[in-house]
Amino acid sequence: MEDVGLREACGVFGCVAAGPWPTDLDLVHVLTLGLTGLQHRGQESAGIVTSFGQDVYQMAQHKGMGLVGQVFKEENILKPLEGNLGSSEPINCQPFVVETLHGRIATAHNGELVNASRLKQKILHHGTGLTTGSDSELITQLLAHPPPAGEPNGAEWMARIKQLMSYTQIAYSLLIQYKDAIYGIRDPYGNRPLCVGKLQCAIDDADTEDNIDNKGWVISSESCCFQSVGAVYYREVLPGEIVKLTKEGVQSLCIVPRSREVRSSFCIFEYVYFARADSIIEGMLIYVVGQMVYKVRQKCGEQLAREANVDADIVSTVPESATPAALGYSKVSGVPYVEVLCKNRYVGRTFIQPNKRLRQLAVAKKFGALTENFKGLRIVLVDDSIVRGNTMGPIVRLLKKSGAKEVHIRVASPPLKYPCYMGINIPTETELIANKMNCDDLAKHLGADSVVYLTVEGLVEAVQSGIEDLDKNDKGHCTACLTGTYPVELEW
Ligand SMILES: O=P(O)(O)OC[C@H]1O[C@H](OP(=O)(O)OP(=O)(O)O)[C@H](O)[C@@H]1O
Ligand SMILES: NC(=O)CC[C@H](N)C(=O)O
Ligand code: SF4
Ligand SMILES: [Mg+2]
Repeated sequence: MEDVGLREACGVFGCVAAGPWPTDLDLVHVLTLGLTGLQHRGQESAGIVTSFGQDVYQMAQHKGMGLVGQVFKEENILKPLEGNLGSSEPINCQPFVVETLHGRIATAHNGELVNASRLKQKILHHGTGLTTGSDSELITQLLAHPPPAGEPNGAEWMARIKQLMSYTQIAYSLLIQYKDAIYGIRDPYGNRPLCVGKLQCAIDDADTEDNIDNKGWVISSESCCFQSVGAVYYREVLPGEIVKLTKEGVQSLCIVPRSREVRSSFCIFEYVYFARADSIIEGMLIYVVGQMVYKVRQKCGEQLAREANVDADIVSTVPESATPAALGYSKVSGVPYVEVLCKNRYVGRTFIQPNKRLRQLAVAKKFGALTENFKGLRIVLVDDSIVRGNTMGPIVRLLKKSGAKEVHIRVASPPLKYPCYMGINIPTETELIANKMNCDDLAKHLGADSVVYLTVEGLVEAVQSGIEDLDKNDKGHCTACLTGTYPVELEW
């Protein structure tokens, strides 16, 4: 049995309408568009919870298996999900809705808690039963615990959230919906992304930042969906920060420090593969815009050409995440960029498919050869990563069968050797192909003429060179799947 207990990574998206309530904003469509913009983070299932924000017990929800467009068809999204605010997530069983002492809360969580088993024991000893195997249910149950100092004046969500954060420090980007507000929380290590956007009046106005007619606020794992919902980038939620979104605006409630005196550790694999290329991440200070994922991928390709150039006629990509890296490689090496593969637009990402058979089938139906572009030529083929090796084998066979003279694989990230416990589906050590063979053996195994990976230093440089004041802001990156050095001590 493969992948038991493993999940694809996922994303969170929330929205609060500004102005008078009931709102004239089409909230449900903002939420579904937001989810569609995060579809690349998870393709299995999706859920939305909405409310009118007045009654602490009133919440509507719909969840289902499939792509966002399949789960939220017009007939089931319209009436029942109307509201003034809502949270959503492209993953099964989320958002979780539970009743607390003060009414209902809904939670949506991206990430995995590294101390989930200990927390589970804590909750079970407390006498609370659990209904799923998800660590996100643990978060929801811990939020239902009153804070140590009690709540003489009613619900103290900040104290409850701080209590949760004292129990678990990594990895979560979390949305909590309660009454008329959405709280957004990023773990103190800043391992998973989270940012806030400002909804503009109409889609046409979305790129004019000075438009003051604010329709509301959105909070999302990635900024790539802002444009499609008619929002502009506002700011990143900082590591450890708790923000509160209401119709009045976005408030920063506090920043919870890390348990150890170390730098933050944002997932470097978000840059390599996971995030969409048009997302902006790691803004340094509040209101200062960060760097675009595309640019970083391009720099990885440039660095790869400096580190591992080889004589060739053309350089190409394994579409689509690797394309900016291939262009970067071409720019530095001077070797022309030519497409060799045609990607079937109806096949999604294969790495985040739930099991091996589906992943392999997806690869087989995903690519066709643009034969005339490469017949008799020596190709440098760039991919952003090789994880299990499912993608590369069939592609090299296809290219060689279709007339490629040589295929040199250049990988725009270092070999993945260690599992991820923070929310990305990077499997057990034995499934990772870099643990089974070195570059020469891998080239032979794939039928390629050579394989070279980017170095860890090269990747870190490509990522960090675009971040201002890295040292001043204690910014760092998790590279655990590449180096085996995890941001915190793992406990099970
Ligand atoms: O070695 P593997 O186990 O096959 O995994 C690595 C491949 O999976 C990803 O592509 P994916 O098809 O998921 O998405 P993309 O279309 O965004 O590149 C990644 O970009 C690599 O191509
Ligand atoms: N990788 C993820 O973000 C998954 C979300 C969450 N940990 C769950 O298991 O439901
Ligand atoms: S182990 Fe790798 S995939 Fe997991 S959080 Fe760290 S960098 Fe990201
Ligand atoms: Mg790919």
